[in-house]
Amino acid sequence: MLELQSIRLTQGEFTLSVDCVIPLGSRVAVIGPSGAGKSTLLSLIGGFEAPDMGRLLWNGQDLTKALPHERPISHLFQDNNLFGHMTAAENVGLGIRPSLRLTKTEQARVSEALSSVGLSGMEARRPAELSGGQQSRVALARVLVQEKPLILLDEPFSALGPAMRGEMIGLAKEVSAKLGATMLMVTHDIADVDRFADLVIWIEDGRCLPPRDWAEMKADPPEGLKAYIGT
Ligand SMILES: Nc1ncnc2c1ncn2[C@@H]1O[C@H](COP(=O)(O)OP(=O)(O)OP(=O)(O)O)[C@@H](O)[C@H]1O
Repeated sequence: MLELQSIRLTQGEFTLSVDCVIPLGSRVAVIGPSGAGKSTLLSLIGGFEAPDMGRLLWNGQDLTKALPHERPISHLFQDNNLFGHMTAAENVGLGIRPSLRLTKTEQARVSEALSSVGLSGMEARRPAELSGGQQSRVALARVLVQEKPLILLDEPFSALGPAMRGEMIGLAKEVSAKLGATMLMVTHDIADVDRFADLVIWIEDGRCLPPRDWAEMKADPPEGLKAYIGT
């Protein structure tokens, strides 16, 4: 499990406060108004921001001071972080070995990952030769080969149309199930939450409520959530 113990992080006028436990293997949507602190929360878990106080534990191991690359974490952002001069297969291969000197078995893992996201036959294409949805698939295939137990998604599919978003969230769920990974996804879209989440973290003005079952939260929403979803 991921434990965020009495964490405070101040940036200028803004303070993020978190005290919560995220169970292993759960899919957690992180929602809240613009500027509430959702991306800051993911940056903190990823190790790109350090808390002023508190501890971050993964299965009991203290990661508070670990560097981003030392954490058992994969990331997926809206811009997909693909390298334009590399093929789809190379972009995925980077997730296994940054030198790209892959063994035959590792090359097979790359092909298998691309095939499992529906990109068989597109291994040699560069990002500019792929649609937005296909680029998201490449990024998801890279998350798959990284085989990390914790995956952070920050509005990963927000540039896509509703049908494609639904499809990509289905694929992200498949990836989490294959890896048995815990996934946290920031989104502004309640339809995404319905499709994706077991649990939901509501953040408002930097205050992060502990994760709650989504059906329960919808039945008894915090005041700010009522206003947010317009009920
Ligand atoms: N480096 C920084 N220095 C000072 N304040 C910052 C810094 N980065 C972010 N902030 C502030 O922290 C708050 C939280 O920002 P954050 O990006 O986490 O919000 P968010 O909930 O992800 O918003 P959005 O939904 O608009 O992406 C905002 O008020 C923002 O202005």
